[in-house]
Amino acid sequence: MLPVDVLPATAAITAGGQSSRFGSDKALACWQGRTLLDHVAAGLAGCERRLLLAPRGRYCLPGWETWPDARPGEGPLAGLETALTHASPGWVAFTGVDNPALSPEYWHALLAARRPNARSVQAVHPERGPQPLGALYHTDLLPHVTALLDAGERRLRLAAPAGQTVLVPGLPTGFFQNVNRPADLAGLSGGKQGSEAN
Ligand SMILES: Nc1nc2c(ncn2[C@@H]2O[C@H](COP(=O)(O)OP(=O)(O)OP(=O)(O)O)[C@@H](O)[C@H]2O)c(=O)[nH]1
Repeated sequence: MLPVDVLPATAAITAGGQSSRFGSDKALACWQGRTLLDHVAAGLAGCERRLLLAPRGRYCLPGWETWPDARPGEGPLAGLETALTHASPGWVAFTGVDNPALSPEYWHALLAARRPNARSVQAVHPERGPQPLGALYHTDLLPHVTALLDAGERRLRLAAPAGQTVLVPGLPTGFFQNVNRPADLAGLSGGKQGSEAN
C-alpha cells in the first residue's frame, strides 16, 4: 500500500478552455477559500511531476510546469495530447480545472486499478461514467490521440480505445462535481471525499 501522499503518475490539469458558460475564468473561481484550480492541484500534489496545460502566463501554480497546447483552442483532447507528449513515460492523472472534489483518495483508487503489467490496459476510468476528465491515461496512447486529432476528432471520451479501459466501481458520487456554470459552483457540496460533509 502506497503512502497516501505519493501518487505514482504524472499529474496533468488541462486548463486551456474558455469558460464561456461560466462567464469568467472558472479556474480562478473561489470555493471554500481557494480557487478551483488550487483544489484540483491539491488533489494531485503527491504526483511525481505536475503539468499544467495552458497558455504560458495564464496561471501561477508553484511546482507545476506549464505547457501550452501544440493545437490551441482544440479542446481537452488536444490538452491530453500535450499531457502525453510532456509526461514522464507511464501513467498520467488527467483532469480539468472544474473538478474540485477529486481528492488524493480518488486518484489512489484509480491507480490501484491500473494493472501495471497488463500492456493492453491504457486507461482507467471510474465506472460511473464515462469520466474522461478524471481518469488515468498511459503515455503509450499518444499516437492514438494524435491520430484522432489529425482526423478532426475532438471527443475526449474516444481517447482510450474500446477494450483497453479498466472501470473502477464503487467510488462515492461526491467526487463527481463538475463546474460549468455559476449555479454549479453554488451547488458544490462541502465534502472532498463524497461521503464527507464539512
Ligand atoms: N489544454 C486545453 N484545455 C482545454 C481546452 N478546452 C477546454 N479545456 C479544459 O478542459 C476542461 C473542460 O473544459 P470545458 O468546460 O469543456 O470547456 P471550457 O472551454 O473550459 O468551457 P466552456 O467554454 O463553457 O465550454 C477545463 O479544464 C478546460 O480548461 C483546450 O483547448 N486546451
